[in-house]
Amino acid sequence: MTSRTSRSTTLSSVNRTMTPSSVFELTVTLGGGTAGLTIAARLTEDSATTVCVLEAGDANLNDPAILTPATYMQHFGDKLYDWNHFTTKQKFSGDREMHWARGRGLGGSSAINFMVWTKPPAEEIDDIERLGNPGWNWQNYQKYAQKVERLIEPTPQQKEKFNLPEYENDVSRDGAVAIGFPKTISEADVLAQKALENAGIPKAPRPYGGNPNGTFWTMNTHDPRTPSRSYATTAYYLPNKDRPNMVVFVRALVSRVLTEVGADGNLSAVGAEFIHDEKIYSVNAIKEVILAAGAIKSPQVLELSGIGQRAVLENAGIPVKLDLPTVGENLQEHCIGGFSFELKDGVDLETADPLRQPSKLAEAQELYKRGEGPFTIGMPTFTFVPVEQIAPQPQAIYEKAKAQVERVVKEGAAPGLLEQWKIQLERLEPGKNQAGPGCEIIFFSGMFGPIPPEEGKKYVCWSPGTNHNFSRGSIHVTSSDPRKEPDIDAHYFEHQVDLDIFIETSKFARKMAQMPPLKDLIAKEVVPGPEVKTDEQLADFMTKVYSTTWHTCGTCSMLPQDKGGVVDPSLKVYGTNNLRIVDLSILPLHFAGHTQATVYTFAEQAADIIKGVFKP
Ligand SMILES: Cc1cc2nc3c(=O)[nH]c(=O)nc-3n(C[C@H](O)[C@H](O)[C@H](O)COP(=O)(O)OP(=O)(O)OC[C@H]3O[C@@H](n4cnc5c(N)ncnc54)[C@H](O)[C@@H]3O)c2cc1C
Repeated sequence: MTSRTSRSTTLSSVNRTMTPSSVFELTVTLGGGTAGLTIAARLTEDSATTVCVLEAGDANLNDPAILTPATYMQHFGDKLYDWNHFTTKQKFSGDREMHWARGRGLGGSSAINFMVWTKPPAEEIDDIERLGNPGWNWQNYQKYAQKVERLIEPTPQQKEKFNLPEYENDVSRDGAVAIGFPKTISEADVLAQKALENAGIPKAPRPYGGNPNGTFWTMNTHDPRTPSRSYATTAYYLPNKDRPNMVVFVRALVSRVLTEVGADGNLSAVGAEFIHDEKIYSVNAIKEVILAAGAIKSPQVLELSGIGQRAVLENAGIPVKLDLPTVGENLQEHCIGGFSFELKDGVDLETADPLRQPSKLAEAQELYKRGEGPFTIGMPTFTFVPVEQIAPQPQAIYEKAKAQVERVVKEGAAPGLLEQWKIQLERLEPGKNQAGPGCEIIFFSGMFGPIPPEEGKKYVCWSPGTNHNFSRGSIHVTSSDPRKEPDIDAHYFEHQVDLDIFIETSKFARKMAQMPPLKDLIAKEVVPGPEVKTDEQLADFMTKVYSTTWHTCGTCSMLPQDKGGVVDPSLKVYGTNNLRIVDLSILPLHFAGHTQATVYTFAEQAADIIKGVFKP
């Protein structure tokens, strides 16, 4: 390790103190987040492999702001926890610049996420293999999920009261991340699930076994007995922190991967450069470098390293080492909105509203010390349905999507996009068995949205979400300065059909408030309110208030190179010998589901690939 500005500096890692003369024989993992810590923990199981993790944020160990469940959105804008990204002006959403939170610090986004545990439909993971990635299929997904999931059994009282299902064969008890049903499931969620049933939504047959189509009691990433968050730091770092072959540096902002041209003409990664306390350091990698900075920052670090689209690099004043035009492209998003309803006075349902009312917060904190109260209410009611289940004219939506794809392809779509869109059209086509459950309805017992709840009132919220959007965005650097944010352009609703599907999902979510038995407890809709009536008004409302679901993927897609790929199925960046990417950026086509389970699972599979023990 060398410090360019001060050779006498001693740099303390979280678990070791290293001097500038320390020598590593190692693999370097750039980013100590969800995937980064998973990889580091698995690779260092072999004592002959030394791994150095470089994380830009702080360690934030034993931090109640992270460990306490139900701290939804409280980290947003705080640089200790959140990168606080903003998109560029979104042309099809009234030029909104949208806030994109991302975990900064050990554990990455798993430290600040909403702890929802869902797994995608089996066919949608198999689609990744269909796109040209042997071994990336549902069978392996479930195999590696076994190493991730550690189910904490619900209590017999919980099972009886809520008729909680058994997931005997689909969820493991032996993995690293504690998952379980929330300690407190509000009676509001019980009523919401009945309302969904009354609206004709089936129970999902195997929500954790490849068929989440329908509604189901959803687990969260926490130990409900304590109750406290389980995330990459507690699951993968802390149990292994004393391994002499794992070194973790925090406040280490990676500025670039160091490369040399190998004898075969490919680039070889030989280390990484990072900034710590305003000083520039570099660390050598003898085996390989693994980029795990997440879907926003991994393409940025690649471009800062001279790997990316020539024009982008030249505009930013970065010398081109490898012209790889697809870096930062194929960005895909999930969108979410929210309808909030005030409950009638005197309705005695537990909601999370006190957490947003300053006068009630101290009381909630006291209750939490006893393992009770609103901090222990989780998010257990999720529903995934295909468009045809909720839209009155699904065929018209399908035809419109098809026509749109044909038009864009004729005009010249990026290589490989047609293959992705064909799969998306299959998922959308009505009457087909494989109809993908791309529309999501989330129930939340509490006000969930921009306006604070009124003191003393209680609320529930129905949120629509879309998971199979056709629009594609990009992330690119505009400067060679690693401290400058890249341009994030999601191209939200560039494909009109994305908005059409969102509107239909919204109408369905809103209608849920009229379903018994929950309906009888609702006083009125407060967001957006009854004045928003027509489709046009609804579209106007949704484009003003919708949010990212923080599931951005695809910016370093795993695909054949001529189909838009940045990494191959062994996760190596094309044109390099030993630079891999392991994080959500590699997911080439989005699915119906939240993403953390997939990031952990993919990282487990990646670890076996890197160890050389993976069998497709
Ligand atoms: C607010 C929020 C709520 C969410 N809710 C849920 C949910 O309820 N359920 C669910 O399944 N998913 C949820 N997600 C998504 C899920 O958490 C992420 O998809 C997943 O954690 C991403 O893992 P990753 O390894 O790709 O990136 P991350 O976990 O974000 O890790 C990237 C790491 O790299 C570090 N880094 C970045 N740049 C650099 C650099 N230049 N140098 C050094 N380090 C760097 C970051 O600080 C971070 O620690 C949520 C995400 C957010 C942000």
